[in-house]
Amino acid sequence: MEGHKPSTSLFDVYLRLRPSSAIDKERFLDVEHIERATEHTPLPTHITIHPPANDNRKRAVEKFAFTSVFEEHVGQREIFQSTGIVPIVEGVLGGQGREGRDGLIATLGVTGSGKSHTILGSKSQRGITQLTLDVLFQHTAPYLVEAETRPTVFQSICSADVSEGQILPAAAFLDSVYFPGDSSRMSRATTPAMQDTSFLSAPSSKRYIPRLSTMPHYPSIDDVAIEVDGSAEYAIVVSMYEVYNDRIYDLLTASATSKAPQKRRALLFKSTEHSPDRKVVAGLRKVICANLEEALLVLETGLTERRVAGTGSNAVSSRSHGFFCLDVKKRRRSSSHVAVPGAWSSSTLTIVDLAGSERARTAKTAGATLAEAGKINESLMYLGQCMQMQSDNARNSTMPGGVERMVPFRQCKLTELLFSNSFSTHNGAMHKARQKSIMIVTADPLGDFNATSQILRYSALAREVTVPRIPSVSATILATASAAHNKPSSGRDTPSATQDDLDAAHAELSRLRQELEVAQVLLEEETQRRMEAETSWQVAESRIEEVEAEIREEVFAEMEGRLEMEKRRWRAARDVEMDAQDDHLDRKLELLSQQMGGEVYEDHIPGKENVAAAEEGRCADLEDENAVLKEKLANAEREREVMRSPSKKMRVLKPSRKWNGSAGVSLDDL
Ligand SMILES: Nc1ncnc2c1ncn2[C@@H]1O[C@H](COP(=O)(O)OP(=O)(O)OP(=O)(O)O)[C@@H](O)[C@H]1O
Repeated sequence: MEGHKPSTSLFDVYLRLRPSSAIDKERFLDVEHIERATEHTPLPTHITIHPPANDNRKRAVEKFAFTSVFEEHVGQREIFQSTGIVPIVEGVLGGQGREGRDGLIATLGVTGSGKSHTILGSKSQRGITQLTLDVLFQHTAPYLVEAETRPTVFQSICSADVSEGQILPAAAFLDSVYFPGDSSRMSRATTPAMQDTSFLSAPSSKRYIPRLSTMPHYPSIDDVAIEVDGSAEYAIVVSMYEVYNDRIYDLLTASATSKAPQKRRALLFKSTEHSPDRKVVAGLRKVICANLEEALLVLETGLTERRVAGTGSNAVSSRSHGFFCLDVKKRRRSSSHVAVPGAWSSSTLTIVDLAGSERARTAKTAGATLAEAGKINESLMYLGQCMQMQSDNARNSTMPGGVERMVPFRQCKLTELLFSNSFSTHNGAMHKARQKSIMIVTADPLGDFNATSQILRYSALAREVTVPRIPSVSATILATASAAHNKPSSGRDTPSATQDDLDAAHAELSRLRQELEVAQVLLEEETQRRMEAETSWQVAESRIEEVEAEIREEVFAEMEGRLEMEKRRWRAARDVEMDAQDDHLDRKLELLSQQMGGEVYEDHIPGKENVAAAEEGRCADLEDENAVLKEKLANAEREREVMRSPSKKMRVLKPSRKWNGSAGVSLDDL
C-alpha cells in the first residue's frame, strides 16, 4: 500500500476513535500498530475494517491510511498537540515581520462519533476550540492592543476589515445580549468577564450570562509554547456562523439578543470591494476580545444560537455545520525608529464542527429534522467528493504523468467555505499562501459499519482493498483442484510433473479468483459511486430549477416594482403638465378678460387699478345686459301666457276695447 503524502494534500487527515458505549456490538475496525515507532511516526497510521460476520454481500476487507490514527484512550490534550494545531496557530500569527497564513480545523464523522466532543469538549473537558483560544491569548497577551479604550486603534481595526462586517468590543456585545436597553452598562470600563459572580447573577438579566466558573479548565496547556512575532501588535476578533439548509447565518446577531424569534437574514460568501481575490462571509458581526474569558463568553453565546436537536443517534445532535472564526489582526508596532505603526493585516483560523451524516432509520428523525438530515447528508456527500478528489490528486501528483483534476468545491456552501481558500491567490504583487487545513475524522469502531466505512473511504489519504477469506470459495477451488488431480493422466507427464502442474493451476486459479472478486468489489463500489453521482446530478438539476424559479420570481417582482415606479412617475409628470396647462389657460383668460373689459392701451401695461376699473366697467355692462335680457324674458313670458289662455289672449289682443252694446257689459265683467 502506498504511503500517504500529507504535504501535497489540501488537508492532513487524522482519524480519532471514540470509546464506544455499545457493549453488545461487534468491533469492525482494527488499528495496525507500528512495531518500531520512530520520532517521525510515533503514532499508527493505518487501520483495517472488515465487514460484520453476518454480512452476506461478500464485501472486501479494506485498509486505510491517515496522517495519524488516535485510539480510544487518547485525550483532548494529545489530540491538540499531535494534530498539527500548534503550527497552524503559529502560522495564523505569522512569523517575524511576515503576514499570517489562514488555517482550518474541521471534524467529520457519523452522528454521535465525537465531532463536537473533539471541537467543543464536554462539561468536564475542554475541546480544541477552548484550548486554541487559551494558547493564543496566553502568548499574545503582552502584544494585544487596547482596542476598547483607544478609539483611534478601534477605528483603524474597523476600517482595515475587508468583510463589510460590524465590529464591536466584547463588553458592548455582551451588554447588548444580556443587558439590552441598560445604557448605564455601556460606560463600564471593565468587561463582564472581569467582574465577579455578582455581575453574572445580576437580577435584571433576561438571559443569563454563562458562568465562567462552571466551564471546564481541564486539560491544561500551560506548558505548550508557541512562537509570537514580538515586533508586532495584535488584535483578536471572534465571529461565528452556521450553515443551515445550505445558507449562512450569523450566530452573533441581534436574534441572539431578543426573546422574540426574528427572521434570520442569510449572509453571502463573496468577494468584497476590499477583498477582490478572496471570498469572505460578508456582513458578519465580529467581536474584539481582549482576553480568554471574553472569548469564551462570546463562544458560549454563539453556541446557544446554534441548531441542535435530539435524535435517535445523539441526544444533542448538531443540525447545522458550525463555524467559529478567529481573525488575528497584526501590524508592525511603532518604535523609536518607526513613529507610525504599520497597516493591519489579517489571517483567520476557522474551527468547524460539521453536522454528522445519519441514516433516517437509525436516527429516527421526522419532519423538519428529517429534511435537515437530507440537507446535511447532501452537503456531506459533496464534501466526500471533494475529499476523495483531493486525495486522488495528491496520489496522482506523485506518479509520472498523473493528472490533477479540479476539486468540485463550488457545489454547495459547505464545500465552498471549506475549500475556497485552499488554493493560493495572487493580487497584483501580493501573494496569499493557501490555508493550512486539517480534518479530524471521528469514528466509533463498534458503531454503524456502513456509514463509518463510507466516510473512511472518501476521507482516507490512501486505500487498499483485499478479499476476505471465504471458506466456500476455498472449498470450491480445492474441489476443482482435486477433481483435476484425480483425472487419468495423458501418459506424457510424469507423476511429479502432473502434481506441479496441478499446484500451479491451483495457485493460478485462486489468484484469478481473488482478482475477480476484487474486481467485483471495485465494480460494486464504482456502481455505488455512479449512483451517488447520478443522485447529486439530480439534486443539482432540481437546485437549478429552484434557483431558476427564484430568479424568475425576483425578476418578476423587480419588473413589477419598476413598472409601478414608472406609473407613478408618469402620473406625477402628467399632473405637472396639466397644472401647467391650467395655469397657462388661466393666464390667457385673464389677459382676455382684461382686453375685453378694461381700457388697455398699447403703450400702457395695465396695473392693479386699471384692472379694477376694467372689472367695474365690465360689471356695469353686464348689469345693463342683464336688465335688457330680463325685459326680454318678461315679454316672452307674457306672450306665452296669452297663448295659453283665450280670455287673456283676448285681453292681450284687445286690451283697451270695451263692449258698447245694449247690454252695456264689458268683457272684463265676465
Ligand atoms: N472521545 C470521547 N471520549 C468520551 N466521550 C466521547 C468521546 N467522543 C464522543 N463522546 C461522547 O459521545 C456523545 C456524542 O458525541 P458528540 O456529540 O461529540 O457526537 P457528534 O459526532 O458531534 O454528533 P452529531 O453529529 O450528531 O452532532 C457525547 O456525549 C460525547 O461526550
